[in-house]
Amino acid sequence: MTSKPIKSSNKLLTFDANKVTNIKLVWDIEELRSQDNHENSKEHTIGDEEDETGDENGPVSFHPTFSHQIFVDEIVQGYEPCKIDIYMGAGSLTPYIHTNYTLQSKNLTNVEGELLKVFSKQDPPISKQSFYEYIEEKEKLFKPVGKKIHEYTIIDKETGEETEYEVYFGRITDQTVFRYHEKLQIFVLWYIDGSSYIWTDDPNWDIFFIFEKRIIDGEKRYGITGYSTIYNFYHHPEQTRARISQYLILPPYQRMGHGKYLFNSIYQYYKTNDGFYGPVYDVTIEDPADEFNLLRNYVDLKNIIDDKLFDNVVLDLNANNKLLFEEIRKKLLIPYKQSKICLEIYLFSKLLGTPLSDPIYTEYRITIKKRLFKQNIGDSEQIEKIKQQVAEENEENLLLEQQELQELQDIENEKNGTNIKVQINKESITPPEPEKSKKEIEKDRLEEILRLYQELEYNYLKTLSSLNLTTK
Ligand SMILES: CC(=O)SCCNC(=O)CCNC(=O)[C@H](O)C(C)(C)COP(=O)(O)OP(=O)(O)OC[C@H]1O[C@@H](n2cnc3c(N)ncnc32)[C@H](O)[C@@H]1OP(=O)(O)O
Repeated sequence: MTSKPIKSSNKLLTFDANKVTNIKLVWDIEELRSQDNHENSKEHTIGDEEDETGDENGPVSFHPTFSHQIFVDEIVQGYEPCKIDIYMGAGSLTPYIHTNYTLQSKNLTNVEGELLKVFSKQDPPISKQSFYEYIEEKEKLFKPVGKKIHEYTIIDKETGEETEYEVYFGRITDQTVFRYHEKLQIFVLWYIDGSSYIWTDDPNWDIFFIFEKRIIDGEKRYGITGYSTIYNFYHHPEQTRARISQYLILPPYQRMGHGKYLFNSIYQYYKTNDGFYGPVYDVTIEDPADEFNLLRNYVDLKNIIDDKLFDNVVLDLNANNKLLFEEIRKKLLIPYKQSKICLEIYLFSKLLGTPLSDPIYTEYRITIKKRLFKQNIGDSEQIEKIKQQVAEENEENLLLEQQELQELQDIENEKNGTNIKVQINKESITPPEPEKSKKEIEKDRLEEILRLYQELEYNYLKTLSSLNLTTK
């Protein structure tokens, strides 16, 4: 597919790497043939517009969200047309890079070269000819890695069509899991901001995979839908703390419930199986993205409600719920802090429609704002302190510089009988920001807390709406 450049200068163009990259998951050779026929027929159409829809019988195609770990500033530089199609076997993940950007040149991005750096070294991309020749066989032979732990069916709301999925668990020490993960992990660069490849020499990694199951020519085939990597930490005395590190549902499968199924499969697995250091104490998350928090809140609150664990809770966030949170952790592996968030959301459902002046609602807002203040303003105080320090250092450096220059000038003055005073150009160094008054700082802080609180209520409402808890 060609693409429109986002900026042009001296004929050399810059393209948005996310927009020009098309990732295509191929289930069988027929999809490729269908796509090629479609492309050929387009070439014969006179004056045709760019076909945005593509061929519905061709492989499913989607764009990355992030490319900065592959292309500097998410930009590809070169000339029209810019083609970057990354084909992968839907199950085997056998890759083939289809691009016309392969040159080593100062001005042009060597797309192929940059992509090769992040693809698996053990199973690197193959040529177009090999891909067309072998992909059918590779997909036919591919079997999910690890051990099957769960299966479920999703029904398309519009068509009523049922699709089956299977969840697999594997340890990184299993060589088939290790090798499969090595091919798969390129997706975290494309979809999880700031992610990096995991250190797979470490035996503490577990991986959960979801595969879609299809029957093609009377035989089962599998395609990757999503996956999660989990690190096993030690927890005193002989327990494991399982921490979700990377969590990804591929774009064509998002918002269909797979994130929920994967999460519950992880919980279920660790409830009934030991981790690396013994029974699992709880499941925590490493640096969760906002969307992931929404998924987590949804899953955790649903599980708590389904187990009726909030049935007798009092409408007060300051009540002592230690025993309840301990029970939730033991039954559902949800850590204390997360149970508190779930309680906030649950209590919010009881306060919907309550006037702002209601004392219970007022107390609720104050308690949460205090929490937000502690979590966020503490940090900004640190920033203010650091800023102050830098300003003081700048001031000190300025004085030192002035002294040194004056000493030199004094020698000159003595020689020439002059009396010149050194004047430092203060603008050459960054002047410290004018100090804010106490009142202004207070105002900024309150505004920030208000913004955070509004965002929180908005997100809580989204979760309650997904759980059908917006009507009392
Ligand atoms: C630890 C980490 O790795 S953080 C990084 C997490 N990964 C990413 O951000 C990569 C890209 N995104 C994804 O992989 C997925 O979209 C995920 C993991 C965030 C969510 O998975 P999905 O399969 O899309 O979620 P699923 O369909 O199961 O959603 C269940 C509920 O969670 C909530 N939810 C999930 N995603 C979202 C979202 N983007 N916005 C709002 N609510 C959401 C909703 O309540 C949803 O119910 P609803 O669809 O009935 O309203």
